Amino acid sequence: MSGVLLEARGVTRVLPGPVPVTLVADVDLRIEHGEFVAITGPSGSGKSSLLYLLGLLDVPSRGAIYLEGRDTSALNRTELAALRLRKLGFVFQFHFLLPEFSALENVLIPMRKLAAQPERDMRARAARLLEELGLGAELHKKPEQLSGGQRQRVAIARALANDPLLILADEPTGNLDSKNGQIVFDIFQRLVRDNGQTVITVTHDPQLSQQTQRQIRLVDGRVVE
Ligand SMILES: Nc1ncnc2c1ncn2[C@@H]1O[C@H](COP(=O)(O)OP(=O)(O)OP(=O)(O)O)[C@@H](O)[C@H]1O
Repeated sequence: MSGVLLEARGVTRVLPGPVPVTLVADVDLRIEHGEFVAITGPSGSGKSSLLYLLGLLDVPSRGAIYLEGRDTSALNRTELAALRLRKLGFVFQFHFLLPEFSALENVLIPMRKLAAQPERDMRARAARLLEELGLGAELHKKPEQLSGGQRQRVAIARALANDPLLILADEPTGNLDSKNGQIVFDIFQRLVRDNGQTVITVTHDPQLSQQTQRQIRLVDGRVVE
């Protein structure tokens, strides 16, 4: 598939208050289907804020985000949540796995929320996703029994649970050593190349960002290149 998947038009996010704080200012950008894009920039430049806006986790103060050509500013919170569940997958710096559940059960959570297929099929898909990420022997282990790199791969499998069009990652390698960080980026490369999925990742690691197809650089909440 080609064409524009996600578009930001004049997106600005201001935190209101006695002294308003501008997190993101006048951002225009287009992400095509099948792109692997890095958002880079110095600490505090608004990378995470922009990712949250693009991922429909936050709402612009001005401007709009279009997903598959549809203006998302018309949607209410419930509609946005439903859209995220079906179309988007998130990976954060911290894995946010539920500690009392196994790897398999963690991956099942978003599938059960969507409830689009029978339980047996969901379990088979969850197991396959984990196996594809090299976690075939870890299906029934709890997060505390896994290494940091394994936990992050479970978090990626969970992000892929509902076969999202777009994966948004916020410093996904921030808690990993360079070897495991590279493994995460290799997985993203594979999702783009083999599945035609689209990945947007925040990273401040130039070694990793240069492996993407395009870098969007932010300074003070503005795109500078
Ligand atoms: N809720 C908030 N209240 C006040 N300031 C905030 C809030 N959220 C973010 N900021 C500020 O807005 C700016 C942008 O934050 P953001 O986390 O998006 O930057 P970043 O580029 O992701 O930074 P880092 O690389 O350090 O994670 C920073 O200066 C941050 O301190």
